[in-house]
Amino acid sequence: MSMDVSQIEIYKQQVGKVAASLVTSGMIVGLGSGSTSACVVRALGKRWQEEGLRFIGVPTSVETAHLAQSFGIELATLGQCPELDLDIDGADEVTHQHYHLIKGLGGALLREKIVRYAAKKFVVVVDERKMVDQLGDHTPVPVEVTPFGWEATAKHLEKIGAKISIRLKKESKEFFLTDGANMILDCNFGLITEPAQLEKAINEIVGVMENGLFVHCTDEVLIAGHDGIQHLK
Ligand SMILES: O=C[C@H](O)[C@H](O)[C@H](O)COP(=O)(O)O
Repeated sequence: MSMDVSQIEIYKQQVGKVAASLVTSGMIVGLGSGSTSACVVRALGKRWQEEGLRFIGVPTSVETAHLAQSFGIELATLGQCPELDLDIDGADEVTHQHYHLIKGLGGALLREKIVRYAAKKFVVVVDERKMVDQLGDHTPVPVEVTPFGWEATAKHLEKIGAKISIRLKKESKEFFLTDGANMILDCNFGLITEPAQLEKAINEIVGVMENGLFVHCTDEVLIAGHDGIQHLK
């Protein structure tokens, strides 16, 4: 679905504002990564500064931590706050049924998944371009692998059907490295019919730290689009 860049930006800001309204004082909140999550953090920052909203944020990336800190939002680690009330994060694809996700085009998937599974409730924020019938529609599955022996890990991934593209930094030909200093192999499996099985099969491969399939773990989806905001539960 092609869309004007400025329109997409407006959608992200709209959905960010609605997601930020779900946070109440005293909550412990997972702060996702990526451009849509950044809109949530900015909207939360505004509420922090203008309304005196007070909560504790658990960031899923260094970038998100810096953005939250720029508004003065209080942050904690999972060690300090192991159980979260709510986690709000973006996604690259969301299925209409069951709200299965592909995440990780920004490279934050491992920390995002750890934070998600520490939270009682998971709300996903997207614009309408991200909604699909089946995962794999237009996004590969990002797989975070340890750099040692990544070539062997890649061969195992190919054996289960992946067509691999090694993630490189945009500005150079160097390997992209995650906040945890791991590599990302973007794995195209075509349309994914059994996401739960694939998530498990990928994670059984030695050298794989985590993959970007989030299956049966989304509670609510906020979708910004031409009809306004849809809140699916
Ligand atoms: O690693 C990145 C995250 O999973 C993001 O939440 C995801 O890529 C969506 O990012 P954006 O909101 O920028 O499209």
